[in-house]
This record gives sequence, structure tokens and C-alpha cells, in this order.
Amino acid sequence: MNLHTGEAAIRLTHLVKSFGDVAAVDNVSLAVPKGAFLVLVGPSGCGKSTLLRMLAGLDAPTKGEIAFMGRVVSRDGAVVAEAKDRDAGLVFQSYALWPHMTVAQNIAWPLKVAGWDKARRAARVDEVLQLLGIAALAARYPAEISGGQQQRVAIARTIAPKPSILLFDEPLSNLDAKLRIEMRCELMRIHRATDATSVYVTHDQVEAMTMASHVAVLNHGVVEQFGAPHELLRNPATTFVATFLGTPPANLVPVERQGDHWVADGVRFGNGALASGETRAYFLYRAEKLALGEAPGRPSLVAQFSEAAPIAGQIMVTATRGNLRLTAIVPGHAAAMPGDSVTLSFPQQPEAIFAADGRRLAGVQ
Ligand SMILES: Nc1ncnc2c1ncn2[C@@H]1O[C@H](COP(=O)(O)OP(=O)(O)OP(=O)(O)O)[C@@H](O)[C@H]1O
Repeated sequence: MNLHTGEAAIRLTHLVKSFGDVAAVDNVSLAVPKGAFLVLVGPSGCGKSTLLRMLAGLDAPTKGEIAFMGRVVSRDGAVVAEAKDRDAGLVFQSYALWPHMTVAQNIAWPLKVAGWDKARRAARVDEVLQLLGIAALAARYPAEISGGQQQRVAIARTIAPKPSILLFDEPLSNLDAKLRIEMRCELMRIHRATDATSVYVTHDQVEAMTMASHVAVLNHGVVEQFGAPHELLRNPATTFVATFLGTPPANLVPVERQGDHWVADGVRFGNGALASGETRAYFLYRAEKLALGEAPGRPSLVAQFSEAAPIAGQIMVTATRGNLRLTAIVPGHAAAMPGDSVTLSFPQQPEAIFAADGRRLAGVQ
């Protein structure tokens, strides 16, 4: 990946967007290096689209600043550079192609608006038709091509003027599962070929983890964590990140201090020397570290079996105990029926510990 470190293509400084009392984006500061593929991920309503609309110049921030390539484009209630003057292209989930124009004319349109001469326009349209693999469709009208092909045309039209920044708002959500996977790879190829810095909004965390060079996990308008996908998986900073990312997400067992021990539902989960100073905490265990049945010297819990699903040659077993949902990835097969009692055993040490308010506590790796 061609990441030019040191130079921020996009810099957000104390960015806020409020709607009445609701801060949809709440004091976000980020520096995105040139060439990065940043994925904004988070649950519905966390502020992803609001942030992207501000980047595109469609909305002004209530407070704070957005700079592209060192140039301020929005600041404190104002859009400084209009959407068309920010050297950025936006791809929506709806394609919004001109129905009365052919594919080639649709792609040429933004170049015409930007004043490119006819010969340059034709050469660039040919180039992006090739890049997107849609040269054979050049003379067709949008109504004469499939949804996946329309999405390619929409992307071709966006990248034609060679914007330095590409913004994607759930561009694949209207496509079927197989096409989504194909287009994921295509988008990565296009991103590299254009040398742009991309920001991509999705609520699909698999999409996020496979495409991103950088991920920002948003929750209630706040960036919970920003970093490389593997870094977020390995070292989640909060319980929210730990349970939002990963397939399956990590197990979080709520524990309380009793005398010299950490205990969950009367079962000893660790020595009280861990996370000293806390009275309640969450212990994190990855699904692949849990085992079915009791194991000597290891904590275990009895839970109600919910389901078993095959995953990469193993079985993913899900069971619940009250509000606690536990997932184990184990070899072999699970013969239990829903509601049956199953025993799950845990490693002697948790992989990470979080305070009751969700913050990661230092000391356990
Ligand atoms: N124009 C608006 N007026 C009032 N509230 C808004 C407006 N746009 C967004 N909001 C609120 O701001 C918050 C963030 O919304 P946003 O659309 O950015 O979330 P999102 O993460 O993109 O969600 P989704 O994944 O469902 O699209 C929500 O609480 C939403 O109700």
C-alpha cells in the first residue's frame, strides 16, 4: 500500500455537528495520511453519514475544522470550499445516473462541467471505461445495464476528474452478496490505481476489516478508536470496539471483586491482583480460546446452548447465560439442542481487562 506518512490528506480538528441537542458528530479529531483507505464503521445512528456529508461539503460543521491537503475546506459553521471545489468525489448507494445520457456521456459530464476540452475528455472517458471494465457498455443507456454495472458507471463518473479524495457512502449496499464481494476487490484496485485518499462508510464490519488501511470506529458521534484493522482487533481500546469488531466478536465476561478473587456468578475467574483498584470489570476472551466442557484448573460456566454453525472447518457454538452471550470456536461437532446446558471453559488468564466504564486497563496482554 502506498501510504505517504507524515502528510495528512484529510485533517479533522475538533469537528462537531449538532442537530438541536443531539451531537451527531462530537468533537472528532483525525489525521488521515495520503493514500489511506479509511473506513468509518459503527452502528446505525452513530454519525457516519453526517461526517461524510461534512467531508463532501454538503453540510457545514457546527464547530471545528476540515482540511484537505493542508487547505481548510470547512470551518466553524461555514463551508469554505463548495462541494465542487474540494477536489473530492462522492459515490452514494443510489447511482443517480442521467437516464437520457449514454454511459460514456454520463462519465464525460463532470469533465465537461470542469471545462476539459473534447480530446482530453474522450481520452479520459476511455481510460476509466477500461479501468472499470465497462468499455463494452459505453453506448448503452442506464436503463439498459444491470444494477452492478450502473454502480461501476457511477464510480467511473466520480473518478474521471481525478479527485484527490474519494468519499463512499455505503456504495455496495444495494448489490447482492456475491457482487458485493467482487466490487470490494474492484474498489480496492481502483483506489490503488487512482492514488487517491478514500473515506468509506459502512455498517458492515467485514467490509471494513477487509478493505481498510485505517478504521475509525464511531459510537454516538465519538471516535472510540482509530488505527489499522489488525491493531483494533488485537488491541481494542474499549469494550465497544471489542464487541463490535471481529467475526465472531470477543467474549466479555462481567466480573466483580470478591476478597482475593475476581468472580463471575460465583465462579473464580482470576486472582484479585489483576486490575487492582477496580471493584467491577470485564474480562475479554476470544472465541477460539474457549473450550467445550470443563478443563482442570480453568474457570468454566454453564450456559444454554443456542446454535452451532460451521466456520472454516470448525464449529462456532453460541450459548447464553442470562444476558451474557458466549461464543466458542471449537473443533468437531456440537450435538446439543437449543436450550440444552453446555459447559464452556476459559483460559486461566483473560486476554484483556476493561474497567466497568468500558476503558481498557493496562497490564494484561
Ligand atoms: N438532518 C438531521 N436532522 C436531525 N437529526 C439528524 C439529521 N441527520 C442525522 N441526524 C441524527 O444524527 C445522528 C447520526 O445520524 P447519521 O445519519 O449520521 O448516522 P449513521 O451512522 O450514518 O446511521 P446509518 O448507518 O443508520 O445510516 C442520528 O441520531 C440521527 O438521527
